[in-house]
Amino acid sequence: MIKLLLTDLDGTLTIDRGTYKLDLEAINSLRRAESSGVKVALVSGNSYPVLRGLYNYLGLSGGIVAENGCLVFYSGNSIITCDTVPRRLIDEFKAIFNLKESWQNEFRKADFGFTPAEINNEMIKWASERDLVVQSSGYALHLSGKPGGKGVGVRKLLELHGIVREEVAAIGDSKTDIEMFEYATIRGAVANADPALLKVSNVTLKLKSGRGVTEFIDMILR
Ligand SMILES: O=C(O)COP(=O)(O)O
Ligand SMILES: [Mg+2]
Repeated sequence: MIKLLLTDLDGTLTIDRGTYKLDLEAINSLRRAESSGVKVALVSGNSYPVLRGLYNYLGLSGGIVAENGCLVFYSGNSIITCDTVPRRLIDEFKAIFNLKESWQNEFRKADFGFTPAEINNEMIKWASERDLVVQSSGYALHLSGKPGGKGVGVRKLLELHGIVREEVAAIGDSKTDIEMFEYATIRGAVANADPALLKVSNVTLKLKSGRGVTEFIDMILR
């Protein structure tokens, strides 16, 4: 029986990929899941303050995995799950690859965002030579300390809940959600998701982004 729904934010709870506008029907569906006893957790590359505000006002109770897996919040406690990145390496990464820092970086502890979001082998090589991890969600580049990635945060969140992957469902839209899917038994990629995520989903959704969330929750609550 599903006790926890893990949902990504950008491109999943929004009306489409590439817009910040939330799909209000999807928000209602999250509320329906919570009132049916399925706790909802936000799992996103966004910073903790952004996600905590949304979490509180949406009335969710399943916890938060912020900073692309590097910060976990659940029942009053927050845990950093990745090594941090020294400011001099953040500046070096930005300068060498001619990137713009996310405005959220001042609120981040271990994972830092940059645009444009395109990732290349030079970046991956540069990061690994410095014991760092770089990933792209398609919306932003994420530079973090080891281990990095949504998987480490989701694993910690399930531990805090005391549940196993058979009790977990997950929905997302990007490559960075692949690691989240490893900890869920029902895995829905929204119809407009990155092909790499569609490949590892086990539920085919017909609808895109937020409409796909409603389709997924209707299925889980049936
Ligand atoms: O912050 C990002 O890179 C995208 O955020 P997401 O993980 O909610 O899609
Ligand atoms: Mg996303």
